[in-house]
Amino acid sequence: MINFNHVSKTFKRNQVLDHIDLNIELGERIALVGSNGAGKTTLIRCLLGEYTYDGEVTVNGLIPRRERSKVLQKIGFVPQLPPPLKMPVGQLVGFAASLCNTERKRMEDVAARLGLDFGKISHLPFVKLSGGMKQKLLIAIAMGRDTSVLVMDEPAANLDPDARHIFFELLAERLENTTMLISSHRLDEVAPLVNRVLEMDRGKVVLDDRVAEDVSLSGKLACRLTLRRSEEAIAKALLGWNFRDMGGGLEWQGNVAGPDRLRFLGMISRYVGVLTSISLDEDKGGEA
Ligand SMILES: Nc1ncnc2c1ncn2[C@@H]1O[C@H](COP(=O)(O)OP(=O)(O)OP(=O)(O)O)[C@@H](O)[C@H]1O
Repeated sequence: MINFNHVSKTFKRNQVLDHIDLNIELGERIALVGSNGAGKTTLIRCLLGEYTYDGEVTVNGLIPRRERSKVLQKIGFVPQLPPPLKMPVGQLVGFAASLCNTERKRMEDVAARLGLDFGKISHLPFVKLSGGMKQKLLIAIAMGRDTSVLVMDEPAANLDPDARHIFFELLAERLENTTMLISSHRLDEVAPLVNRVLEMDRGKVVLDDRVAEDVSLSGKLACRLTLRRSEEAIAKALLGWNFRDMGGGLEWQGNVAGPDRLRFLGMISRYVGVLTSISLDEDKGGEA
């Protein structure tokens, strides 16, 4: 479905992509990881037809650089940096919907699921939204329409835990008929969402691994933990994950979205000195 054939890209004398060969099939969910400057965004920009390059890129046989509008009809894109648009949110969604031949209501519905109150923000200029609100709106624009490819550059970085859970549910609803390319410089952010990991380093693909899909995207884990003593820092962190204090700051309960488990454990590992027990229970799900 997506092919990169000997693709190289040079900015002035800086070779940023170095003979990339890639074949991505329908239904694959790919984490594109690598350190800052590895070439991930440049690879995505070539796929979207924004840059010239040496070699060949095709999406369903179409060449993005030549047939850009046809290719972009198929691709939903969430950029890493929101564009500095002054256009009011309502107008932006209307414009995006007409460009993509979809109903604006579909985009507004996705925005509402992610927790945006459209009535309150539709008259605001896009640039005036908070980072998280911009990200939610860009996700809504990318996902509130039919696409066969979703390309997302650090899509969940600014989302709170509840919105992340909804975002994972939205992805889960499209597994069958969508190819996803999710870029991040943190593997733990995206690993549970994908079935293939591509790692880039200095313009080359240095690792290409198929991974087991054993985490349900829409599932939740009931978590309980107990602490040796109560501490403000861990309490603040747990409240940020919407956990409830069940007794003097020593016992906590909450839910963690399945794909967020690595991220959660990474957070909790900072307080391992005060942790006396932790359980993550897949079966109970729902309310803890
Ligand atoms: N428009 C540009 N003009 C000149 N150099 C560029 C341009 N875009 C990217 N580069 C350079 O290309 C290299 C790869 O950048 P790229 O943004 O693709 O990396 P990345 O893997 O997405 O990094 P990050 O994780 O920091 O977003 C960097 O050295 C960057 O400075």
